[in-house]
Amino acid sequence: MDKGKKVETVEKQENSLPWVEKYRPTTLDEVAGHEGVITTIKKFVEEGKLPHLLFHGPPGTGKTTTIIAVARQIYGKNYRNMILELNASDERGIDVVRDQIKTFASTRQIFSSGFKLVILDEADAMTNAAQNALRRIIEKYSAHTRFCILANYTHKLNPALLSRCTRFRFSPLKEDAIKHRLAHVIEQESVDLSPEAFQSLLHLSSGDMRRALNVLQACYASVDAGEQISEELVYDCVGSPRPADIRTVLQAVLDGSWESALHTFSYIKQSKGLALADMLTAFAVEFQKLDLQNKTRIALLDGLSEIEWRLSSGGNESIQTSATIGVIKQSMELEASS
Ligand SMILES: Nc1ncnc2c1ncn2[C@@H]1O[C@H](COP(=O)(O)OP(=O)(O)OP(=O)(O)O)[C@@H](O)[C@H]1O
Repeated sequence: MDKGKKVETVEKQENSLPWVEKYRPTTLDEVAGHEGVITTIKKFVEEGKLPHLLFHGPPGTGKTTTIIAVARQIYGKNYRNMILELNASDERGIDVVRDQIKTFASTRQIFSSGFKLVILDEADAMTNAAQNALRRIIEKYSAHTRFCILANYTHKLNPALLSRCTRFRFSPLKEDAIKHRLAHVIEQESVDLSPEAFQSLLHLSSGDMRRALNVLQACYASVDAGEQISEELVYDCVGSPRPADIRTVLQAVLDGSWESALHTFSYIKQSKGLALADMLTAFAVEFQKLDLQNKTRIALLDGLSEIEWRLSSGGNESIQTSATIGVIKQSMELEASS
């Protein structure tokens, strides 16, 4: 293949990549946020003293990205040969995981005398017995292998396994960190996004960079060339109720009769295709902004949580919609009574 054609093919492949992959940082310096964590990990890498690692925290915060960046820094462009990525919750069981690690750890590398890296994703989904087996595997292969365990929740991990790793928490990313990275992607992809849409995207991502990038790409795909992405479109892509709609429903519940409140509530819910569970979360956010007495807040949150629980246990949507009106009206009566 001539050089021109090769470049063209690579460009085409890059263009068809999801943005989360296209813009996945390749170096530790590019990882947004987590400054303290990254500084410590850099030190380990520079000193050549990488311990077994445990990265934990919510999805889309950079756990996988960071360990792959570490591998790139240690092993260079052939890093793929030196790492083994496994899903620890592999349904075929710990024996399959053990066999893969055994084969990987026992094949010597011609070009490198250092350790190899095993990345175990979703370790928190493993059974206790599998975690115990993993603990023994880590011990057995420690001489030439380092393990990096990735998990969302540490409370599901066995203490004996935890104690063998140096732990790093990947917290939800701060809005500033996401803002910076998104601005870079927006510029690279020439996305036209209104300032309100940008602000809503930051807010709705809740610290999850994967979510932010996926929503941005979905919005970009759904507008015509030259059209600006609006705040409404961002809310639609996320499937979250828009603050204006939530305020309309609240106003109707607070001001109107039961019938008119139910009518407005049901109309907005159906016409915008909203789930009651998402509306409950949005109500709670709106109420947070109001100056209410503590007892009113407690009554509201108690009532909304109860409805949320009923919904998740299979409660009927329309009965729970009316119940929501009841909770809000009753709480406001409580507020007015003193
Ligand atoms: N801190 C970050 N800096 C820059 N990009 C990030 C960061 N965190 C996540 N991303 C982006 O989001 C994508 C997903 O991140 P990653 O796979 O590292 O998440 P994770 O924390 O391992 O999530 P999960 O727990 O779901 O496996 C990456 O490809 C990258 O584009």
